[in-house]
Amino acid sequence: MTAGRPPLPRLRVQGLACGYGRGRPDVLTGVELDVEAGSILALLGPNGSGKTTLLRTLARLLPPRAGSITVDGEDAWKRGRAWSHRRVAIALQDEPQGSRLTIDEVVRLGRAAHRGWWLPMTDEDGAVVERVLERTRLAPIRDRTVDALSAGEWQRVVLAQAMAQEPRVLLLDEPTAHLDWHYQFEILELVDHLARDEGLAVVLSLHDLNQASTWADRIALLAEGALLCVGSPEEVLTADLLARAYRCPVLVDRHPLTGAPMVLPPPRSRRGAEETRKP
Ligand SMILES: Nc1ncnc2c1ncn2[C@@H]1O[C@H](COP(=O)(O)OP(=O)(O)OP(=O)(O)O)[C@@H](O)[C@H]1O
Repeated sequence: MTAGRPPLPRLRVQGLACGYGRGRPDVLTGVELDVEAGSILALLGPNGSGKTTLLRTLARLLPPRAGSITVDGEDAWKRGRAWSHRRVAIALQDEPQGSRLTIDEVVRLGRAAHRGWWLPMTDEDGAVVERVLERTRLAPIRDRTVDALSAGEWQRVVLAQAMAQEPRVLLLDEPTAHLDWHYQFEILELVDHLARDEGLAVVLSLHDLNQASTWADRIALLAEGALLCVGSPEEVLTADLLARAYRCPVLVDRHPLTGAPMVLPPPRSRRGAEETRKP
């Protein structure tokens, strides 16, 4: 009988260890995470704490050293790569590195997850690509080659390609890096819509603690080779936990309209202020 049993989370990570190369220490161990359909989990942590490594492992780009990753209850590493690509999409920070492909072509590559590399695009594939280009505001510049884009434009292209995969789990590595204030808001609003209205489970790494507070349902704080804490923004964004993870003092206040935690830098030290004033 399954009656009364809670539904499986869309993404479940149990006892995961990840890292690079034989003989090298694990980057992360003992990672336990559940991400529900329709929700956003933010990964926070200092430089080098393993956010990208975890995202790569979840996307099946890096084999786990221990533990399991399941999508809707099925082990992503026991199923084939194609099975995984139809369910899990990742938008990484990697540069286009001189590619002469156009934006349109790069976004179309996202459809290969569904039809294979060798089959022509169907009308349905074309319709998905059109929709994604419109939603990421890339349609007017779709014929530009990706080697001549600003960092912010490229950021939107990698998100568009991941959206074209029509995944159930969307993994985003620092999706707001390089974006101006307007596009940061626009991208996070779009990601929010993909989670709330289309039921995707979203995992995204961020450096902006206040963006995590505003947009994430849950936050996983990484430090010292493990998850320091996983919970709601209120549970994770505390002065003690943040000071321990980032090894510097922070102030935590409340957003005047929403009451969500807002993280502020502490006042400049007197010595620092005096040095700044020196001629
Ligand atoms: N390809 C690689 N080969 C070997 N080690 C790597 C590789 N990529 C990252 N690392 C190491 O793994 C650790 C975690 O790096 P990772 O990029 O996952 O951290 P991060 O939290 O995403 O950092 P940042 O905030 O700076 O982007 C670091 O010590 C890094 O040097």
